[in-house]
Amino acid sequence: MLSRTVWALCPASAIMSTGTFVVSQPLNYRGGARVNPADGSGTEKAFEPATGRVIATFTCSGEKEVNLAVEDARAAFRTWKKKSGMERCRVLLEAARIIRERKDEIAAVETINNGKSVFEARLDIDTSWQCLEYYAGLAGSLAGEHIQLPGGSFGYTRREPLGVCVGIGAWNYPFQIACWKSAPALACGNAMIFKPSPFTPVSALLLAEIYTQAGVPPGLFNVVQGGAATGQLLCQHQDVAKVSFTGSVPTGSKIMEMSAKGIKPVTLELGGKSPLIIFSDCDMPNAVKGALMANFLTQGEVCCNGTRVFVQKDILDKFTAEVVRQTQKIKIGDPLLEDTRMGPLINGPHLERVLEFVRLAREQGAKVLCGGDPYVPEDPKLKGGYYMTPCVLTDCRDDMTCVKEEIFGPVMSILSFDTEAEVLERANNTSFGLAAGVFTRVWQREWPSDHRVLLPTQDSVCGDGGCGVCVLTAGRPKEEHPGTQQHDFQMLNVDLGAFEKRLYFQLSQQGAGRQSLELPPLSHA
Ligand SMILES: NC(=O)c1ccc[n+]([C@@H]2O[C@H](COP(=O)([O-])OP(=O)(O)OC[C@H]3O[C@@H](n4cnc5c(N)ncnc54)[C@H](O)[C@@H]3O)[C@@H](O)[C@H]2O)c1
Ligand SMILES: O=CCc1c[nH]cn1
Repeated sequence: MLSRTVWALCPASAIMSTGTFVVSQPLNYRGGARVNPADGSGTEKAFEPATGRVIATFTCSGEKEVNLAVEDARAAFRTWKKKSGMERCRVLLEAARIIRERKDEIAAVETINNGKSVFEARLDIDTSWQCLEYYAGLAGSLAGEHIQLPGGSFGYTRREPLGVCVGIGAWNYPFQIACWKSAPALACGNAMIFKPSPFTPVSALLLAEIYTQAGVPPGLFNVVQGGAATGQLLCQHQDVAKVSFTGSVPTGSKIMEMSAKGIKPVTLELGGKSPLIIFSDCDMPNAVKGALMANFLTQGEVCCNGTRVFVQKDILDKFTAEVVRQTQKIKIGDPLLEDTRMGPLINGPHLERVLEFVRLAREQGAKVLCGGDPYVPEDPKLKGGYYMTPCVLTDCRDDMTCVKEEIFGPVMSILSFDTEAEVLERANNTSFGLAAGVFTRVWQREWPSDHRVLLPTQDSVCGDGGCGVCVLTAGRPKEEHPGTQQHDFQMLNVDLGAFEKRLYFQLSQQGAGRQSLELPPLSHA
């Protein structure tokens, strides 16, 4: 098998296989080309989690490099802001088209650097080009308002771009996060400097190259590499107009503090400990599938996972037994293989942290029904990878660490409840609210309106916005939707220049909504 050093030369993910990919080109992107940073504060290594192999060594950008990236972005902004929305739309649509065309290749790179299975990475790439198409569609219709004033006078508003925006990403959805941040920024006429997580520095470069190929001016989308120190330089830069951040709550709080000093607006996509409520009137196979997805996709490294699984008592045993049966059948292994459903965690220290949560849960009285152990696949080339078996915990209480803290790994905590009022109270009792899911025949419920709402408990948002509130809303009469059983609420924010918080509620029904992604079952049960 060939070693892939310059992935852009050949479009084939077919020749990418686990254990071969290395990156030798520079990982910074400035002025429309890959560059070595002008200065640096130490080096970092990026790994292939499936094998533990180093795939890239790079320099963390210092002040000089950050300044150059901002200068280039400012220059490009001067050109880009003059374009009409329709012109910006055209470029974004072209970028979306290229992403769609190169989907398999981008997905393979994402899998190699992140560890998630390739079938999931492809879905991430789909949501990436869809995001570009969505904001491209909005670009042409961004308009101001006309306000009639007394005496025949009038006022009007214009929508103006902010300037150079900074995007700082987490490692769990590297390419998708870069798209979700840059698409609205660019659609509104801004420039962006994106800093990926140092764990996943690679795929943002593909996006940068694609934007250039699609026709954005050189310097409009730049990539700088590094960790906290580089991120701080970006947030504190006086010519940066806005910061959009995805990551943990503690870092988000620091970003907000730094940005406040420069009176910069921020958007924060943070962590969560979301409830998933399974009522006894649910469609059981659907609810089990939902619980597996809400805990084990991307090895459980998903911000809006439903990790507190509240199950109504009369179905607790049956539900739990089926969840455990299917969890034990999840195929763990080489994430580039088509039938793998769970790959390695992002790195060694994170694996240790997740395993420690399981140990602590046991100590605090939870019962480990399956998983929670390190896993070594049979394939010799995977021996150095960061694998664990997906874990189901039961006998959990609300005060346990595993129920209160974000584990960010494949660990499901099952809790039981009796009544609806009780479960809503307990589900809402967290400072880590981000999303929520409910399985019930909701149309058949006569819920008083004050029981319908799961409230957000922090201003943490998901998808550059959303995920903060979940409303059980029964909008349509039951007879229109016979057999509707799953209601899965997800939020996205329509995040434009002003980045105000607007919530998007998605009602999924059987055969619709999220299921239209055509996810194969996570478990091979
Ligand atoms: N809400 C969402 O949509 C969403 C999506 C993905 C991940 N997340 C959350 O992200 C977390 C996992 O990601 P992570 O471990 O990469 O988070 P993190 O907070 O450690 O790092 C996120 C990014 O911030 C940078 N950074 C770290 N310290 C910084 C500082 N002082 N100043 C500026 N930048 C700094 C990092 O280099 C990285 O690029 C989880 O809590 C997860 O829930 C949320
Ligand atoms: O990880 C949380 C959800 C998400 C995915 N991409 C951006 N946010």
